[in-house]
Amino acid sequence: MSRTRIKICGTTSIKDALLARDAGADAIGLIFARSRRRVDGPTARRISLAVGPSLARVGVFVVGEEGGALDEVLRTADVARLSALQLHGVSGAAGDLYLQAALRYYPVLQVVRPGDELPQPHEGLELLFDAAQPGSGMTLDWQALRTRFATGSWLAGGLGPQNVGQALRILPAAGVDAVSALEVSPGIKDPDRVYAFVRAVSAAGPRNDHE
Ligand SMILES: O=C(O)c1ccccc1N[C@@H]1O[C@H](COP(=O)(O)O)[C@@H](O)[C@H]1O
Repeated sequence: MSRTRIKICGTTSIKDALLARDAGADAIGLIFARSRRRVDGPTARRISLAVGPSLARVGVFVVGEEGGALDEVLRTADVARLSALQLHGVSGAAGDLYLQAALRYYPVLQVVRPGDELPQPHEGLELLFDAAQPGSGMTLDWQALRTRFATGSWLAGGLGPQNVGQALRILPAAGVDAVSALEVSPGIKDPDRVYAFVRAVSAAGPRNDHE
């Protein structure tokens, strides 16, 4: 039995990073892609250094967008003192080469949208199932995902305190990731919702990896 990991994404300030850590999250997401929650490298670095060693810092990038070329991603990751990369838009043979190169430097959460082909397994790679428009609060069809939800995968897409328990009863996610349901406005967290989200994940209990 394992505890479900929690990532609070779209963190833009030290205050919200400490909030996520103190509420009991395992990771924060720092978005470098085009977004209302975007942070720059120096800001992300200040956040990473402020939270201490026990909270993971996941950098969110969209491959194929400005700033998504591998050399730029690695430069940003170094400046921002990231512990892992979250990669959107990795697909096809070129995507697999990109992924293998990225995995030489950082563990990767590869984003899979409904309808995407499942990537080959690689050491250091975990999958994150998300909606077609990341950060939009759209939920996935959890029942429809059951047959392709690989063990060890993460779940995102419109998760919040009100529905994460139900999602975890349907899908044995290794981790859950949320943004828009935890905010007062884009990039600004609502402490009550962050704490309620962590409580709801804990209340769902540990998952059985052998189901
Ligand atoms: O949140 C964004 O603005 C964003 C922009 C570009 C790529 C990813 C983004 N966020 C990701 O969206 C999902 C969940 O979002 P939500 O809870 O449905 O609002 C999560 O993986 C974020 O990392």
